[in-house]
Amino acid sequence: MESITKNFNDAHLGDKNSNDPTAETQSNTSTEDDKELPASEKSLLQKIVRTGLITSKHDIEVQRRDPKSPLYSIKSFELLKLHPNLLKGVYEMGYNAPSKIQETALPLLLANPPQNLIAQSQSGTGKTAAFVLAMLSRVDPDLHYPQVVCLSPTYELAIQTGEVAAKMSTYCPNIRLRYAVRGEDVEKGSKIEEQIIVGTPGKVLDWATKYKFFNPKYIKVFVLDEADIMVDTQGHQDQSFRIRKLLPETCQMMFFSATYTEDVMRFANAIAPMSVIIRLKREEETLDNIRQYYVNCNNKEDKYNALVNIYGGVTIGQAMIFCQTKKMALWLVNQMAEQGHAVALLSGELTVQQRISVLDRFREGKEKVLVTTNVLSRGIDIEQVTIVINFDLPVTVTRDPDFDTYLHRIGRTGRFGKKGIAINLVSGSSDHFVLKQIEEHFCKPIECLNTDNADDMEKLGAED
Ligand SMILES: Nc1ncnc2c1ncn2[C@@H]1O[C@H](COP(=O)(O)OP(=O)(O)OP(=O)(O)O)[C@@H](O)[C@H]1O
Repeated sequence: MESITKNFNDAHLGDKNSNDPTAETQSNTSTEDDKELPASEKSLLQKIVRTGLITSKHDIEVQRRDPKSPLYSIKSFELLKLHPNLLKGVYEMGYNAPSKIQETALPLLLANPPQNLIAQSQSGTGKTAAFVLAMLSRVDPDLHYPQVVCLSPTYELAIQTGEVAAKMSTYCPNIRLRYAVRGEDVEKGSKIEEQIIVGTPGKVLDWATKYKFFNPKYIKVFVLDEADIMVDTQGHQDQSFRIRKLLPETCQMMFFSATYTEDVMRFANAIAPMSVIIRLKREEETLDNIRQYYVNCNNKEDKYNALVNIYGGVTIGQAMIFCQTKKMALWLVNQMAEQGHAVALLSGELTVQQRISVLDRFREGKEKVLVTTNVLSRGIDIEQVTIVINFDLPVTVTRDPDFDTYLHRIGRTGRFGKKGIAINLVSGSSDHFVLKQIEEHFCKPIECLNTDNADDMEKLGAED
């Protein structure tokens, strides 16, 4: 596994070391931005954002003791009966105690005989570690063929999951992982020897059926991350279902997501029979540590102005801005770039290498703002994202609110108990109607924010 992760890291290092002119622009730009705001307002915003968004270790410990918090746990990792080498890896990652989903799911997933699990837990509450620890625990490192398949909806998420698995298995050197994603190849006629495959559905299906690089009959654990989108007709249902059909009846199914609709739940139950189900109540789905606001705007230019006001305040942490279409994302990035703001754009038409490079630069803080589309709405874990902005509200093709996408998008901030802010830019009556429905659906108020008003902006930094 190490070698594969290293390959990716090496590729990234190439970017870091390159003489990239955009890196230059970025460091200059903060000065440019600083110039745009009057000094008094700038310092106020800086103070606000600084005070308001810092989450101390103490806050997280307090959340851990609150039975209503998703971080609540009564057990230690020791009590979860993990292999000592995995435990060592977990502690080295700085995890002191499990979250609620980890302490609930892991005993179920590790019990014998293996049972299927369909699990829901809020975004950023440690689902990845839960299923990765289960995957690693089930592998027999002495057998040199794939025993676990983990499917992710996007390239970025598959890589991120693989990197978590690599870190957790630092002290299990015989466990190895193979990425089945675009750009990865296996020599024709050969067989995969790694025990774990993490990939996207199309590639995994090809490797199992067309190229026969591994025998699906030996797979004993099948994980669907972001399971709802993977079994949703709009998503990857066909491929996931075809892979499922190749696996033995006894294969253990692990489905994880922050959202499930009733239809998806029924379908998941059908393909993972007799599953144990962990579900949230609707009002538990949104996180209290993410404060939600909306800004009234007249049109996209007005939205842009609101954004620039907010952008001036983001001095600590980073922002992700979601647009509904690539066209809008491109317009926005051009607009910001023209005015000297350093922003990155990640949308579906970039090559995978470009996508990973953009994401790496953002992770490293080389750009403070990332404009993107729904391609990054799920799973991406970047601790320092303190603000999510919906430049466009997430809607379906029929312009109904897309509740699940809303939840996943705002969940890019407020990771693992940290504070986060979600701001919705709304223009026109249909946007207001969508926002109202979102508010009612999750039973959580979304407050009005006037970005031209310094007092109002102070709300962003107010302590809870
Ligand atoms: N027990 C733990 N202690 C401390 N940090 C943890 C623990 N478990 C997970 N984390 C950290 O919390 C962050 C969020 O975890 P993760 O990405 O697994 O969330 P998730 O539930 O899969 O989110 P999403 O729904 O967005 O996919 C990560 O940075 C991870 O390293």
